[in-house]
Amino acid sequence: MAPLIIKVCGMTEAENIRNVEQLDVDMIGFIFYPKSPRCLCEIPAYLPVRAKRVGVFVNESKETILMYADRFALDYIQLHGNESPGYCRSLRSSGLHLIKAFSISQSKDLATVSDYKGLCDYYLFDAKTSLYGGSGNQFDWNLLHRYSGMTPFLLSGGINPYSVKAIREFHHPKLAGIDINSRFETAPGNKDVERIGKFLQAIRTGETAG
Ligand SMILES: O=C(O)c1ccccc1NCC(=O)[C@H](O)[C@H](O)COP(=O)(O)O
Repeated sequence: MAPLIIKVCGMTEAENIRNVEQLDVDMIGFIFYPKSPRCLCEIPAYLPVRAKRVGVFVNESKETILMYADRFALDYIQLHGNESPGYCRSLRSSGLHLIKAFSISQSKDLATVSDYKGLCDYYLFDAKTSLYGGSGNQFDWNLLHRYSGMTPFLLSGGINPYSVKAIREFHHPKLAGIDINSRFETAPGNKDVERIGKFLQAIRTGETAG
């Protein structure tokens, strides 16, 4: 199995960020959506140095995204709302790297994905929820077998410590990585480092501890 990109999303606290980064994760996500319980209110005293910084936005203005991208030195902008292909093109022309999230509950939810061809570095397929993200809900990953685009994607939505077998058994030519969030929290925005460590060990080796 090729190594998967590991993205841990919705982090808020400096020591927690430092400890999660030390698990050798690839991306750490910061939520800049005021209605999220994981919204980053202030700049933490520590920001990832090695892991890529991902800023998550929901239907936010270009001006605000550019401001956060600069202030946090964001490597990727994750668009988690109803952002159009034209809007993605505009952000991309400003030099930003994009991850576009799609909410999936049935196969027709994949219909618009091809409109974003060539505009994003990654797609992220998440469970459909009125909260936009961070619901802890899973969708039927088999629906993704209908995705035949070229853009690599991150698998997301309700991934939890018991998802190891399903992830290792899920194969798709464009699966690039996984995104974990609320199912690994002690409180919104605070991740359980030990739980993530054990999960990653199992994902990477196929062996569960103990
Ligand atoms: O996490 C949030 O609170 C959130 C709120 C609004 C938009 C996006 C949000 N999270 C983005 C993510 O990439 C999450 O990791 C993704 O939705 C999966 O979350 P979960 O189902 O909790 O694993």
